[in-house]
Amino acid sequence: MMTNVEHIGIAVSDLLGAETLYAALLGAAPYKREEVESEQVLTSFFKVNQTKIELLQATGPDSAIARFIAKKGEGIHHIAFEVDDILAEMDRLRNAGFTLLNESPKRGADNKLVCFVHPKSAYGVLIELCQEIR
Ligand SMILES: CC[C@@H](C(=O)O)C(=O)SCCNC(=O)CCNC(=O)[C@H](O)C(C)(C)COP(=O)(O)OP(=O)(O)OC[C@H]1O[C@@H](n2cnc3c(N)ncnc32)[C@H](O)[C@@H]1OP(=O)(O)O
Ligand SMILES: [Co+2]
Repeated sequence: MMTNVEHIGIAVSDLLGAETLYAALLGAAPYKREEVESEQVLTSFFKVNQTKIELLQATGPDSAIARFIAKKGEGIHHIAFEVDDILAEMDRLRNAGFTLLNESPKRGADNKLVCFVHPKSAYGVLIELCQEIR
């Protein structure tokens, strides 16, 4: 079951500049900065009640964020839904005809297991499922 919008991922070229702007917008500092080497990204997280804003800057040219910015420019990159059982949700979505980008969950940022759904199977929106690692 999906329980809430866990975060909105925003692709940026200049993480420090984006952090300053989002801190001014939200009236709060980021609570965490984390590099995820497997995704070639540097992230910065803000809390807005139960939902987070995840700023993402590429750390390498093969990063999905670098490719996205090269094609579409900076902006909203994905919507992440919190799930209580990621394996069950992956099965449910596969059976419903969605194209999953991961065979099995992988380690994401902020202590989460994640899996992505291809934007071509979700009206042009990249969807992330994430489950807290307990
Ligand atoms: C920090 C860890 C984690 C977390 O814990 O929160 C993250 O959020 S990591 C975020 C970065 N990682 C990912 O995005 C992994 C999943 N993404 C992918 O596997 C790929 O990016 C992709 C979605 C499969 C696309 O890759 P690829 O096919 O190599 O790139 P193209 O540039 O050729 O794109 C093909 C096609 O898809 C469109 N596209 C790409 N990204 C997005 C997007 N985010 N939203 C909407 N559409 C997207 C792209 O424009 C191309 O469309 P066409 O040009 O019409 O063919
Ligand atoms: Co994300």
